[in-house]
Amino acid sequence: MRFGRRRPDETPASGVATDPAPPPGPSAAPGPHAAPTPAPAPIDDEEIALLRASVELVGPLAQDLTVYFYAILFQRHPEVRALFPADMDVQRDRLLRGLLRIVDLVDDPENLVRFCSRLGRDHRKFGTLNGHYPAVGAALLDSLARFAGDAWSARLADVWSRAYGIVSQVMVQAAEEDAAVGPATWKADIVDHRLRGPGIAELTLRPHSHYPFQAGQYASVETPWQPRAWRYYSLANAPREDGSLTFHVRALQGGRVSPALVHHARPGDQLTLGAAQGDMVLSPGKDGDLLCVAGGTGLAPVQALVEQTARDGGRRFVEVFVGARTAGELYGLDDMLRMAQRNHWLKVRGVLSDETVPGWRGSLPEALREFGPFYDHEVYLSGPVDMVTASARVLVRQGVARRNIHYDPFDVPVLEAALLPRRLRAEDEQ
Ligand SMILES: NC(=O)C1=CN([C@@H]2O[C@H](COP(=O)(O)OP(=O)(O)OC[C@H]3O[C@@H](n4cnc5c(N)ncnc54)[C@H](O)[C@@H]3O)[C@@H](O)[C@H]2O)C=CC1
Repeated sequence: MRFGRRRPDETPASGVATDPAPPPGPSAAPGPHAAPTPAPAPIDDEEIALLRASVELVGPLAQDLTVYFYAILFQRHPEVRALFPADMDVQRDRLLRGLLRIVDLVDDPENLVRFCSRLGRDHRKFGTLNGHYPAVGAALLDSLARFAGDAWSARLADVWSRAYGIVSQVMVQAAEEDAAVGPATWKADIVDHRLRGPGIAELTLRPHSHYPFQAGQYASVETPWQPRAWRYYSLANAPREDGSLTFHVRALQGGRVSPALVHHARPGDQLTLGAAQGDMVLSPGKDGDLLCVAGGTGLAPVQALVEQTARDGGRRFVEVFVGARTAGELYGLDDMLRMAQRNHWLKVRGVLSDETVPGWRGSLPEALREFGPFYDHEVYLSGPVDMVTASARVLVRQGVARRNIHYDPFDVPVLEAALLPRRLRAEDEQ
């Protein structure tokens, strides 16, 4: 089934499903504009091709396009500005990344609806109102029109308008459903803060109320030092009885949030969390061997998955590769090795890419090549996007099925977010 094309008995591809919409929650408060209109007409294959072609056309101008988009949005609706951080760089990048991902998934309705639903739920933390969606849609179309130049046409405007309508309906519905069952944000106090390596800190938080998540997921975090500048960090633990949460943070050079968390945050400081999300979770009902590949602070979700496996009784064999550039950055490996000594189901290897230590030298993809094949494993990849891409490629070549490779499009550069899934699909088909 193509996005938007449906038989009469199917759930609408827009995700505006057979269930009646829940009553509007607080997020449905009247905004500057009317709420989104009823289901837009579906989009056919030819129109999907048009959408993609227009994205390729404006792609080289993407940075300017997003600057323009936010400029006209804030000019037309100054009240919306207060929802965004002072520094818009990361936010601009996120809009682009989201758009590219949507266009990438446009012929994959199941994943598109899942992605947009998640986006809608995630937007609750910003205080997004239903009435903001038409304002954003109008600014987006005007920006695309401006940068597409002569290639822009009434037909293209209509296709984009319907595509945006479908996407925003899915987002609004997901946000409303989520509002019916839980808060948009959680306050949490830092109760422990320790340095684990050069510029790497481990923070433990105690949320004021129950924070639901699964091992392997990530949370968005807002600090008091950079209001409304949300960043994603993986949880480094499986759910605990006392409800505490651990995060690993590396202070990024030139960053605004991570250096504050590593160098300034102290026990007693309060952070705000958005809902947990992410697909790097253990699949229920499966009991095959696991392969976890962690690069740098990508160790966090892997540590959580290993903890969860232990809690489930250690019934699955787990092979972990932990990579860092230097031995000093290989934080957390000792704990993992100690755990492996106590548990026969766990095997751990360290890999150093930029330092020569006999037996440890190499990159993570090289190590997978050397110690593989892992074709019957359930695989979890976490770390820098190039590492994730290269590792996935090695594993696909070894015969690992695409569906068994789990990763999150986490903090990845704009184009990678759009290319990675297609690239992997292409590998799969070879
Ligand atoms: N759920 C997830 O996927 C998570 C992802 N991350 C991401 O992981 C990254 C961690 O950053 P750092 O700690 O600074 O890592 P880093 O840059 O120090 O690298 C860590 C490891 O990845 C390898 N690596 C880096 N670039 C590579 C490439 N092009 N090809 C193959 N291997 C490569 C390095 O050799 C090293 O083994 C961040 O981008 C962060 O956003 C972090 C936590 C969770």
